[in-house]
Amino acid sequence: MARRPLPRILSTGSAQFARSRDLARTQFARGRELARTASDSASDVLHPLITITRGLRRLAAAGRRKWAEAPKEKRGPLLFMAASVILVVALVPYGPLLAVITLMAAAAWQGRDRGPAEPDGPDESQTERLRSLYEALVPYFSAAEDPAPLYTHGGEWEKALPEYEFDATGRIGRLLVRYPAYFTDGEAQARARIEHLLTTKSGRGREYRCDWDEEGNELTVTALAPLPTDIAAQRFVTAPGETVLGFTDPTGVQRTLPLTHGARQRDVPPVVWRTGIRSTEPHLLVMGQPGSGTSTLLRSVALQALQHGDVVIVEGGSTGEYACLTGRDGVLAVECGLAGAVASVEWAATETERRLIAVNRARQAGNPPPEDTRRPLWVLLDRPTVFSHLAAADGRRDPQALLQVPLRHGRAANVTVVVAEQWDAMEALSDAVRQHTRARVVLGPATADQLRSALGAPPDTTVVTGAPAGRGYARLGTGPVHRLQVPATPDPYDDATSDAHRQAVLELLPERTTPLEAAPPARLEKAPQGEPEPVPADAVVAETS
Ligand SMILES: Nc1ncnc2c1ncn2[C@@H]1O[C@H](COP(=O)(O)OP(=O)(O)OP(=O)(O)O)[C@@H](O)[C@H]1O
Repeated sequence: MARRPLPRILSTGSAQFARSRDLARTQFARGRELARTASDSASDVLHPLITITRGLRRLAAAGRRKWAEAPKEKRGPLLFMAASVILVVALVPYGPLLAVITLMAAAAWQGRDRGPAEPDGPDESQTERLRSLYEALVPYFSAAEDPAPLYTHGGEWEKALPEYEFDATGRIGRLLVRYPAYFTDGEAQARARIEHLLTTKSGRGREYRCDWDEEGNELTVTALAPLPTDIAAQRFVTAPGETVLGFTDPTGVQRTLPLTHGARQRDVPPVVWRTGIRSTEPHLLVMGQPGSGTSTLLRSVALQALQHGDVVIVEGGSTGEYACLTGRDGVLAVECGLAGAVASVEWAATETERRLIAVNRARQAGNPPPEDTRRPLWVLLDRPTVFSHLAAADGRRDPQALLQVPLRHGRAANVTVVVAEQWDAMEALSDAVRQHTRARVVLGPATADQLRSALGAPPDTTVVTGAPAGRGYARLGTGPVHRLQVPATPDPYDDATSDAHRQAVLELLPERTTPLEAAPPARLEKAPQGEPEPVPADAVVAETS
């Protein structure tokens, strides 16, 4: 169909309108510029007047204060003395003129700006610190053949360290380091040496971010504020399908979450993990050494998952850290024994297949996915490799092998797998677990190699020793590595848990709907019994990661 031209009046009218709008915008900008210039000039001209007025106000206030403080019996003589002075001034030749000049001078003196003078440059101890840092860098940033070295012993540190900030404790907060172009800043080892030297000299016990600008031959070292460790478990303001793994630096993410902290509210930047059909990292692997907080993170994830979904928990550590969840609404099983663990994971695999088949049939019939495939199902496994060893010894099926189906097809079936494991058992994790858990968290102390192997990339911050429990790093797929602090979500049945934290967790637990005596696997009934039907080919294609 041919397009009809716009009516002439409309096309010309809109062009005129656009022109006049541009003109108005230009005039407005020019007007604003003029106003700014005028106000700058006016404040320059009026500055003495403003100072004198301020001084007169201060003098008047001081006079009023003196008058108010003076005892009543002294006020009469004071008034008499003031009147005599005025009379003498009035009678003396040029007296009034001299009095006005004196008053103005006093007002100008009183009205001057009294802000603390900014110190110009570093003080003595700061200079000493910067000079010693410079001296320490000389062997790394100098070469015998350099005709005009930037770094020489006793050289000009001001040129090499042009920008610096000190914090309230007198330690370096931020430092810009210039280095010669021949320094091998592309080599990880050379960089690591400089980073180690700078961070130890700037103060141990803090974390630093090192930004290398290879083009400009500059390195910026920034001391990072510690992440908040006092955030307790609570209902986070998130959308369905979003799970808060913990909290990070404001520079790392573009979002903040309003949190209740005691009686106060504060906004903190979170690391949010998205699960479900559109997720590119549908499953999570958490690594750490014993006591680093991996079970705490799984408990935090379970409490968030229970808001919209069902949860199956398999605990290899057999420490009973998830007992508080047993029998709660939405908790389908909490298993600590091998038989129960195998039964639960087997059920999860069958349920995944059932969902896939149902979704596929509905799609082929042109219908939306059935209601009973939409509720998210979470399979949380704390130290599953323990069961792998037991299963091998007992001649049973390895729960990790059964996990393959939920891991491979879980995204399309709304099934999410979370695995927590300790470093010494990393090799015992199955290939499927390693391949399909593209969201990663590392908690507690870890070597550079461990961090690289778990996260796929090193963090761009220095690693600090003695970090608090629940501190670590998170990486979602191929995204950046974030520093992470997991919210305190302790076991409420642990005697060592503080009352405030225990109460916070208890408030998040769903109602207990199943008596504790009921055998948990009896709740796993949704999946049909017997051999599952084969998974249709196009349901498998739905998995892209
Ligand atoms: N994010 C956190 N905030 C505050 N305390 C934490 C945090 N994470 C863990 N903790 C504390 O650290 C201790 C160990 O935590 P957790 O049991 O979760 O570690 P784990 O890695 O599972 O170790 P294990 O497997 O040996 O139990 C607990 O006392 C717990 O309260």
